[in-house]
Amino acid sequence: MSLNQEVLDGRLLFAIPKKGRLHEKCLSLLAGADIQFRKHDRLDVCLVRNHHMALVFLPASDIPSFVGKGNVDLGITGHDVILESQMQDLVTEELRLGFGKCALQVQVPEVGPIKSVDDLAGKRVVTSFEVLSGQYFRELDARLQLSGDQKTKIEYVGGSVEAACALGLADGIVDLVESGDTMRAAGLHPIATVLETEAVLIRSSVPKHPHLVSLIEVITKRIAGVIAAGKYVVCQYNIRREKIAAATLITPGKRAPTIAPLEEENWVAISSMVEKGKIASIMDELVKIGAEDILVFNLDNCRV
Ligand SMILES: Nc1ncnc2c1ncn2[C@@H]1O[C@H](COP(=O)(O)OP(=O)(O)OP(=O)(O)O)[C@@H](O)[C@H]1O
Ligand SMILES: O=P(O)(O)OC[C@H]1O[C@H](OP(=O)(O)OP(=O)(O)O)[C@H](O)[C@@H]1O
Repeated sequence: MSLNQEVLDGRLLFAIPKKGRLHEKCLSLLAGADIQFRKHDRLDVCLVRNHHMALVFLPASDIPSFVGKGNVDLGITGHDVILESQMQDLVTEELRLGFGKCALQVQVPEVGPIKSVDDLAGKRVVTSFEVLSGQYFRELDARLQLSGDQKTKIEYVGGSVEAACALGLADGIVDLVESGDTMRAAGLHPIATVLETEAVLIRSSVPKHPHLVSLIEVITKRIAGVIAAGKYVVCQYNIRREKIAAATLITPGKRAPTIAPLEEENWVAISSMVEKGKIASIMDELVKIGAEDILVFNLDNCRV
């Protein structure tokens, strides 16, 4: 069947970054939420088999405006991209997704006369984020009372921003930094952070298709479940009954720990959800109060 408007009619449209840093993570998220599809190489739209839904693969930077204008109902993109495309009033950020984390930073050559943003003010800045950089340097120029030709000059480039200083195009740049490898390889260092960002699930603030609201909720809850499952582990251990109060303080769980008696008198088994990042120190604490047979399980999915 070829794709046309009739086939898509009435389906929930969900925009996914078609390439770049967010693409693979989004595919894992869709798999975790059991959203089944087969994408044809040449097509950026594909039908979802098990929901009345279609996926639309778009550049991350276009997704806020597609969602904001109601052409698609849901989308995943970076928080930075929403602000850069000035769509924050037209889209609602439903969920932070915990990946695509990085910072938009002002960077200058490590070796050189510019040591702070005040030194950079009034000079040439190259970036792919001209809106966010424009706002940032407008405020800086105003604070330093720079006017007319004295103001910072912002120039847009579509990529390879980090090369601009070495090429003599700029005195500083504004670009995304995650590990810092790209920045250091270009001989740059950060002097200010404009914005911290991560991937977010967004929907239109004014939904165009009211009949899809309940499906949007189902999909949002499923994705929230996959994200929560990635943040938590289940910790299970055996401990003497008189230590239950101390153990509950260490592993209080989401609502309360599950406590079951063991066949051995005065011993219980406790299981509890624990934040993944805290599990090592929690296990240390449990050992200190006499916990034994501590087991930790990853979660594939959950609803909390
Ligand atoms: N190094 C990074 N680490 C984490 N997240 C990042 C990184 N770079 C970009 N992102 C996030 O991913 C979004 C899309 O950036 P990316 O550069 O992957 O997209 P793109 O421009 O569509 O792809 P490409 O650069 O391949 O053309 C960014 O707006 C940001 O939210
Ligand atoms: O701090 P790091 O971990 O080095 O990441 C930062 C780099 O990642 C992004 O580019 P990406 O590699 O996605 O390619 P692009 O320049 O083509 O967008 C961003 O534009 C930086 O160049």
